[in-house]
Amino acid sequence: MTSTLKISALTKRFGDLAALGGVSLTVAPGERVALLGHNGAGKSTLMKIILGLIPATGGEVTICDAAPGSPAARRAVAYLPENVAFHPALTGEEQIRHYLSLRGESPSLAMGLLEKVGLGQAARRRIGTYSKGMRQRVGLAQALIGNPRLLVLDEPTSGLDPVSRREFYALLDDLAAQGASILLSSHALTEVEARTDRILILSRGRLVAEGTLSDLRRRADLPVTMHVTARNGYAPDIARALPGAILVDGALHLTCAQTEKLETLGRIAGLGDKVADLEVLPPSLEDLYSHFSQQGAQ
Ligand SMILES: Nc1ncnc2c1ncn2[C@@H]1O[C@H](COP(=O)(O)OP(=O)(O)OP(=O)(O)O)[C@@H](O)[C@H]1O
Repeated sequence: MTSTLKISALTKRFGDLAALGGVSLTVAPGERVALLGHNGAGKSTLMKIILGLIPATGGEVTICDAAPGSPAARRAVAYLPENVAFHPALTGEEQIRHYLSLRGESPSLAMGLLEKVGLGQAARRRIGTYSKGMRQRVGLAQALIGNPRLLVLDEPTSGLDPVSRREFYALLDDLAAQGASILLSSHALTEVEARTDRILILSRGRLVAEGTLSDLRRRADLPVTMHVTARNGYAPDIARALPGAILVDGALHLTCAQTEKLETLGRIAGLGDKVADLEVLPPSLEDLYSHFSQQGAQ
């Protein structure tokens, strides 16, 4: 399968500052990729280069085999900024008709696009009356003009409530299922953990980790946490059997290395009826993110 986006040894300097230092990555058709990084890590710089808004200092970027900013790349890529701004006096339909005309497409496609993002009912209301989630959907409808192969989304769900976030990701899932590639930046790690296929972590302009959540877990080799709830009166027995466990809110908490996980589970299983419940908590994306970002900062 050919990649929608290919980046190799990309560098960008602003004077003395190396905003990107040798970034290489690919995004396949239908893949949903999250780009994570602290403020100033280089996420926006990377997106601007992909969009052809600023030139790279070195390295190579292609979107569907075309150079960023070329007519072919501009047709293939769409962008949704964090805070979309539309004319409040226009209706959703009028706004999208306007963008379609600017792109040389038929304005009659507007309703279809708005229906695709769940705004069919509200299409004839003024955007000034829309919620933030609805405005973000107008932004997505605008980004979908011309069936882009790559969607670049800069913190697309920031400021949205949990239900709107879930609905927004469901829309992205549908687009990815139809073959669109999605590259999105986010600081909301929990939602990214569940809704993307691959994670990229940028730290000070360098890609310090890349892979699926399970790849990153394997590579980071962070300890696993277990919470063991004892049946009435058995907490001391369990504490004796699990050295290092500490009592927190009625449950015994312990951590062990990945390599000791199965042996520890065996010891807990051996306690039989003394155990009322067990929770095994693998490292979260937040744990992995701080692990890799710290490594990158060293
Ligand atoms: N036009 C510019 N001139 C000089 N320095 C810049 C310019 N644009 C970005 N930088 C610097 O490049 C680095 C990367 O910035 P960038 O905006 O890409 O980070 P980011 O990861 O998008 O951060 P945030 O999460 O805050 O948006 C920062 O140190 C920033 O100050």
